[in-house]
Amino acid sequence: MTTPLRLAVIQMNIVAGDPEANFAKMQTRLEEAAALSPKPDLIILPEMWNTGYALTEIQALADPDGERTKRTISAFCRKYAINVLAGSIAQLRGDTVTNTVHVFDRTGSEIAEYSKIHLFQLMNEHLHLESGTEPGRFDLEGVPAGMMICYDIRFPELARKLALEGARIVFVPAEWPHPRLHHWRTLLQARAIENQMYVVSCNTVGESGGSNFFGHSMVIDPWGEVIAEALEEETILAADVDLGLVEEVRNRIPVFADRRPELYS
Ligand SMILES: O=C(O)CCC(=O)C(=O)O
Repeated sequence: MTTPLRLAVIQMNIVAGDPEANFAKMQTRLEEAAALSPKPDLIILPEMWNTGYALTEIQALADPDGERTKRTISAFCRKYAINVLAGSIAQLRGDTVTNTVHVFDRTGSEIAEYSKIHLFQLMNEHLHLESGTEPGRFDLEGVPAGMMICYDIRFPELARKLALEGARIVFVPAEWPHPRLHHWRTLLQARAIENQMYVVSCNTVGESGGSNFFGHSMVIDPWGEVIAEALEEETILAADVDLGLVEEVRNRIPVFADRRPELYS
């Protein structure tokens, strides 16, 4: 067994349209996570935690160039020597807004950024946000990792691309509402099983902007077992992941060696 990584998933309610309230809560939750024993190696935040789905006002609410987020999270990482995958934020870039994850290492340096590729038309994201153009990858203390945001998990091609490029663990910040809990659980487990990798999701919970979010943040191992799952309330979900299990599962059923990509397109 390799040294496990301790994760802390912050499942929180988001006040749509109120970045001040959300920054305050996020900082309290980060402090609570840092005080856990054992201390987490990585903390994960949910999707659009700064603004929620206040899409009609998003230009005014979004964080210009992500500066406030970067300053705040980077200082936290430095203070506690913890990595943070800062969920996603609404980020103002010139006159467009993206739904963007920033990842910081234990020294507070930003090591990766990913903007949601698949915008969710059912919640009008495509009318207010600009989609990303690059898959999200980073190196988590020597472990190749990937990111997808919420609706992205409906696109198995993206998860497979991340896995083929080496990802052993994929993080999924989300704001996934009722009534599609069975889609959420099934899709997350499927992405883990078919790619034989860890999938770690961080969902919002409670009412926000007229939608009801069910939480159920999950940590799923490469065999598809749910090793931790939150209920429908605010919480910090802690779990240890043993990345060595990825190799073990991939050796047990050699899915990657058995692929026939020449027949798929
Ligand atoms: O795909 C779904 O059912 C939910 C997706 C979603 O809420 C989002 O991407 O924000």
